Amino acid sequence: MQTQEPRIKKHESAEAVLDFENKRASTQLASPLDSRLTTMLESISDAFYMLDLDWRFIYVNKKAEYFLQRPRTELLGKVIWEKLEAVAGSAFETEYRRAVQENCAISFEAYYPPLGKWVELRVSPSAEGLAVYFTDISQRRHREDALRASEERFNIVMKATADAIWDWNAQSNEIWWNENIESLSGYSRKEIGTGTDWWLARIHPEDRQRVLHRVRSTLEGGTEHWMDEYRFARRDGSYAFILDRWYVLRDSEGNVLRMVGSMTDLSERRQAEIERDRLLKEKNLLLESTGEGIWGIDSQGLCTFINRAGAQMLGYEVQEALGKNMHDLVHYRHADGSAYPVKDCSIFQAYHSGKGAYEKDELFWRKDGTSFPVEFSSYPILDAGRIVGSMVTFRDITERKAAQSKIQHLAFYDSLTQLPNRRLLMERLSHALARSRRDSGRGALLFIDLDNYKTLNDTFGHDKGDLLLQHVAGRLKSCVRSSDTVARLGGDEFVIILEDLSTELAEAASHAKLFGEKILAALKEPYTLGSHEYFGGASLGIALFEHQGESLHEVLRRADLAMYRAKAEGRNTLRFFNPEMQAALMVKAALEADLRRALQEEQLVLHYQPQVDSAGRVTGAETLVRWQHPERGTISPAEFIPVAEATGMIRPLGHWVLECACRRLAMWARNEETAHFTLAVNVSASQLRCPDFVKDVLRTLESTGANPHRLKIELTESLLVDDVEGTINKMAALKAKGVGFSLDDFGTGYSSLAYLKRLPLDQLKIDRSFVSDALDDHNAAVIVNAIIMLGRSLGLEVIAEGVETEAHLDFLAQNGCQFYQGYFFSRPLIVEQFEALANTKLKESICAQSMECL
Ligand SMILES: Nc1nc2c(ncn2[C@@H]2O[C@@H]3COP(=O)(O)O[C@H]4[C@@H](O)[C@H](n5cnc6c(=O)[nH]c(N)nc65)O[C@@H]4COP(=O)(O)O[C@H]3[C@H]2O)c(=O)[nH]1
Repeated sequence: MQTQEPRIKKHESAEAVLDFENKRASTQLASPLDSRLTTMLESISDAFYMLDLDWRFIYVNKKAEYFLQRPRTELLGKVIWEKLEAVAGSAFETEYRRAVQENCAISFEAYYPPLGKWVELRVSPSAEGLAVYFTDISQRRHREDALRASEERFNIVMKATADAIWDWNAQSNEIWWNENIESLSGYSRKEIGTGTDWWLARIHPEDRQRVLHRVRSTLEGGTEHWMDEYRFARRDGSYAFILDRWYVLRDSEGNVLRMVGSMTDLSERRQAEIERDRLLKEKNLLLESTGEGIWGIDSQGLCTFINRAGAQMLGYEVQEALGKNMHDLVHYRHADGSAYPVKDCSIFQAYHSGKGAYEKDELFWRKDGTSFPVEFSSYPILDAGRIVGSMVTFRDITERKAAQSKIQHLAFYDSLTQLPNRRLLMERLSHALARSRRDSGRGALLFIDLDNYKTLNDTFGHDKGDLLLQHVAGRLKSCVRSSDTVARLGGDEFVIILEDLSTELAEAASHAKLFGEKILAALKEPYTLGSHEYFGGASLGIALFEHQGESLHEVLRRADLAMYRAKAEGRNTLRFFNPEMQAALMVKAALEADLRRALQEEQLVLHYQPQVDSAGRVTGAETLVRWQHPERGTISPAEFIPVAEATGMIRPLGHWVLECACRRLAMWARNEETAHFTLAVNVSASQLRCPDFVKDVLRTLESTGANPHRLKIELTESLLVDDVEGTINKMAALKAKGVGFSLDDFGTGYSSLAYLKRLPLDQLKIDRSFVSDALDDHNAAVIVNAIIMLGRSLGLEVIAEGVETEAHLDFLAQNGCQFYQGYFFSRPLIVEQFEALANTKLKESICAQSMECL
């Protein structure tokens, strides 16, 4: 760097300056005496001039002419300040004047602008004036500036770099370190010293030999540059990852003078690399270990990665898929074969909208052209906020779909016959009704119930029963069009929906009838059930769609009603629903509503029908409920009990009856004349099925104080069909407390003797149909006799109901029957009448004569 400021050195001794004082050279320069001096001054490499005391040039040598860029002729005799403007007023003038004032030689360096050079001046005052020597020192100054600049640069680099710089001197075998080695290693430079051992000892043992080998081969091999990475121990015991780059300096003969290097701490970068490698490994592990397919696409839709599972599912090798347009490869077609344009593809949309997309059921196409259902999600891939592609994860849902359709099948189809079940039937019926209303086309609902199915089940077992249902399902399906629905409602009930029979009612009815007859004929054909040949039949009810806004439940109920009519009117026949049935239906519905009110408003009363023994004594009564309807008068239980059973009202009703009976027993117990009376209470199947039945009976007995031994529960045989074990358990629990049981309507059901033996019964009750027929029908007489014998052999009482005449009584008595009930003795009575009758009548009354003959 150049400076305009002179650098001044004072020469107290004048040896370095020619002694002009002594020689008075200035005055004599022009004289020939000093020609030798002049010659010398002319030949020296320094520029020289002399000034007199008035600052006029008195001598100028050749070199000075060049420097001052003036011929001496122009200068001699002229005042320096006037001739050399660059000198006047400058540092030169200042120093010249000072030298003269202080009378001492001064040496200084100054920049001389006209020449653009640095000069070193030595000025020496004398009595005659001032001698001035000056030399061009520009080159030296430049070298010095360059060196200074280089040093500054070096210092700056040293400061700027985080690297630890080292310089090994081959001669002294010493290392110089810059200060960064302290932060890199954690050691102070004092601790580090200048030896090479410290550095070598810090290199990780696993890296040390390799590094040494490299260093040696660099030194010996003549290469100048080398680099290596190694682990370098820090003071705290951890290792820094170092990149060491070194440079070898040699002399002209190739001998190593020194080696300079820089150690860059790569720890953070290496740590980041290690972390990145770890993440990469984890990512790969994740991609490869998952069962899901995963692929990524770039902004062109080209595959940038795909995991093995994904490629496998699609039937490709990973390499095959990479770089391919994934939509074109696997997502190009819909299930129906039509093209799937990429613009509709949600993966493509996810890329464009930047939002994730999810499809729960689409198709991907394999390499071999087959397809499979998939569920997939697509997410945009962002790079610095910019969408650069999207990632797709997908899974094959073939199995899930199969399971779903299986569940659906189970939910909507009957597992035994594979026919639609009630739920699907209702759905189809609702659609059929809507269609029929819309198109004015008439359809029909056929309700089919197999005849004697329970008998078959009881006789041949449930497996044969199931087989029959499967045969029936097959026959029904073979009779209908594919557009018609055949469903199994449950048990032995089947339903068929016939659509589009005709727009005309009469024609639709005629078609339905023909169709119904065809069904009945098909079902009448013999069945082969294992080794048995079975002849069955069915009752069939038909309800036409009336277009009067009827609900599906109503249509179903109508067909059901018609089927019951068919069953009642001879079985193996068909009946259409008609308005009378409708009226009956409405009466039933009204009854249902009324019965609810009857329970609340205490319109029910209990009647008592006496039961007598063979001696004509009243032993007790059967309680029979009556409904005193405010408008319709007394309604028979035969009419409202089925309604109560169908609607669940039988439970509160049954409880009411039981409580009345128990209260009556408790009252009778207080009177000697009535204390021995028993009361038989009818209990229906749905009452007994109630889990709280036993608890309810016991609680009622306890709350009323009735003697359990005086209570007799009448069950019907049909009750046993459903749940024999459950019934037996409940009976046993009550029996243990003393409650008695009578089996009602015996002979009409299908009880097997095996069950009968296991039931904790006290009494069999001969159904009144046998009693009334016994006198005219030999079979009925045989049955009555058999029941009495059976009862005896099982140790049970036998009571006959429906004893209407003396002849009945005679017949029963002759066959050994012990107890009776019937109009012959008394109709069911209100309690006061019963009590009056029980106390008086049977001792001397109408049956007295009859009794005589017993
Ligand atoms: N033809 C004829 N009939 C006779 C004769 N003696 C009695 N009866 C009638 O036969 C039925 C006998 O009752 P059931 O078989 O238990 O049949 C009963 C019973 O199953 C049911 N029932 C009556 N009360 C109740 C009750 O409180 N609870 C339950 N669950 N059912 C009841 O209603 C059915 C009908 O009861 P009811 O109409 O009272 O009809 C009674 C009775 O009035 C006779 O000599 N000739």
